[in-house]
Amino acid sequence: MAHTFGVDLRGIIDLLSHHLYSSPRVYTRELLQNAVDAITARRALQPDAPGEVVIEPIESAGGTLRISDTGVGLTEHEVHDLLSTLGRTSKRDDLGFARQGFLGQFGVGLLSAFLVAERIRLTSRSARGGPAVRWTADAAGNYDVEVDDSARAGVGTTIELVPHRDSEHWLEKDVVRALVAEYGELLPVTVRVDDEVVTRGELPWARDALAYGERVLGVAPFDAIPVDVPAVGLRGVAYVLPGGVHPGARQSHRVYLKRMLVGDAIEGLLPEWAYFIRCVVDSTSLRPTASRESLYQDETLLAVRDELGRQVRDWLVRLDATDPGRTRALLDAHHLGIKSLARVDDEMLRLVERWLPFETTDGPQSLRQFRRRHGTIGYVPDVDEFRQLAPVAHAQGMGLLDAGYAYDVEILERLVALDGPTAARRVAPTEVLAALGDPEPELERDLRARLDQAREVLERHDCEAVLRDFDPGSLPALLVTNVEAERRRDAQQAGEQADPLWAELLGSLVESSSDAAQRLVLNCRNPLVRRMAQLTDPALVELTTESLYVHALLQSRRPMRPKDTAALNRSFLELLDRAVGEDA
Ligand SMILES: Nc1ncnc2c1ncn2[C@@H]1O[C@H](COP(=O)(O)OP(=O)(O)OP(=O)(O)O)[C@@H](O)[C@H]1O
Repeated sequence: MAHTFGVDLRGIIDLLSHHLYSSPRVYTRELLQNAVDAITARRALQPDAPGEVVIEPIESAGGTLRISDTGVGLTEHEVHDLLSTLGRTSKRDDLGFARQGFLGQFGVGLLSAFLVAERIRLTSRSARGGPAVRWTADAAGNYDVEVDDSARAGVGTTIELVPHRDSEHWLEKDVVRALVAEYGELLPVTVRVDDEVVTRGELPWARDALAYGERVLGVAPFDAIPVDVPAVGLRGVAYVLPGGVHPGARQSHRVYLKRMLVGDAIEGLLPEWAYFIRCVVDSTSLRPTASRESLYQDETLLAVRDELGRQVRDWLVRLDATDPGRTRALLDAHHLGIKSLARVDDEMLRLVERWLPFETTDGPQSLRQFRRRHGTIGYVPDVDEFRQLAPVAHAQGMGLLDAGYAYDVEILERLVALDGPTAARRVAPTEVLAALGDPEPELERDLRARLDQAREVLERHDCEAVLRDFDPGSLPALLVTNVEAERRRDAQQAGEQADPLWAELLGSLVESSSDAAQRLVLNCRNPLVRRMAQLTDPALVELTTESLYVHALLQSRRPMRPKDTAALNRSFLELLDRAVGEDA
């Protein structure tokens, strides 16, 4: 024998209030939505019918809230069928698809009134004829239907909420007015709270998009880009934020569906790179989730995201063509998002190439300027390494560009893919070192002898000393990571696990040069280094070597490990001690 499910209404209300809706405040939205939908339905039957919603909040303790509409109303049969069956709705067609033009679709919204009310009373007269009806329901799931033609005269519906004792504040005027304005300000029917009209009739961004943007963002936007996606009836504005937004900040857009607010922190409407854009849009056919507090993530939303991204990008290209000053200002504020886009979008790449300043040995330069000057962009993919090498490279007349920030290398690689291998190339520190001159043989011999005495210090810091002669002479030493040694170490590790033939091959590579992790390149042009060649006291040689190492390490801006800090303290204090001792 077939049975029908029973429903425990209290359980469902608990589910709605704790798991579906984020706050009881949504009851205003759901009731407004039903009233607007009822007016839409009535206008389909009677195009000239009046369309107005009036909300009368609680006036004093023990009072009720009433919301009345001039909508299509309900017959007695509809009251039984639609109001008293969970999930039943008049807003879907026979195949179960949401009907165009209606806000509601799930058949649960009215229950949200139980988030704040212990009893709901509804009186209605249908535009289709028949007597007026009265329906009363409580949160326990009991309801009553009464045909009473004197209950109301005009076509439409009034819903009255009798609040829970602890929910009265949700029904009071100040709260109700604020909520109705927030959700329903843009609705296409007149909505009043008592005598005050809350709706505006026009889209507020249509008249002065920048002023509206400043109001909703709390800061004057850099620009307002009109956006339009006809396939989903979407119109609105994409605001370019003026700066100071973190790329990791959550995107949050203000979204209206059929002019009812879904939320002002809606995510996923734009591609991630557009983190500096905030949209305010209204759409007729994007889908809300059941809570109506976010958008349903589907193919349509993905397509809208791509399209909005495209419209923002086109605006960027136009800006680039018409207003270089503002393009530069924009890049200043949002270079990360634009750089991220430039990796995959050639026009953005050209924009970055033309306008974005990079750190270079010639000062801040755009890729294009730097390329014009040096032919090929020689770049170092690490900020610290760049800062170490830059003064040396500059003194030798060698151009270097700092490509150590997010997306830099990918952008340069993309440039090579488009313009050929001469566009840019990575420069290894050894290449800069190879360009440096050899020291005078006599000086080299003397210094080698001194450095032999300091072998222990160098080993302690996993360091190999290299002697060169270069500008600027004021720089005594340079510390560079021994990239080849790192590679060899990897090869050695691989060799330990590889088959014998392969291990032998790798082994021959490993043996070929020093394995120290770092190179301390001493500048034989520097007076201090030159004087070091003459030292006779081995302890002073050690102290000088360690001090030069620590100084070079500080210059390289690499993080100090505990043993580095210990070396810094030791060398500084010993030098001080010697200096004071000499004077005393
Ligand atoms: N003010 C009203 N005037 C006329 N009919 C109404 C009114 N309020 C509710 N109804 C009827 O009750 C039905 C159920 O309403 P309910 O709010 O629970 O769901 P819904 O609006 O259909 O969908 P959703 O859950 O998405 O809001 C509606 O489909 C509508 O037919």
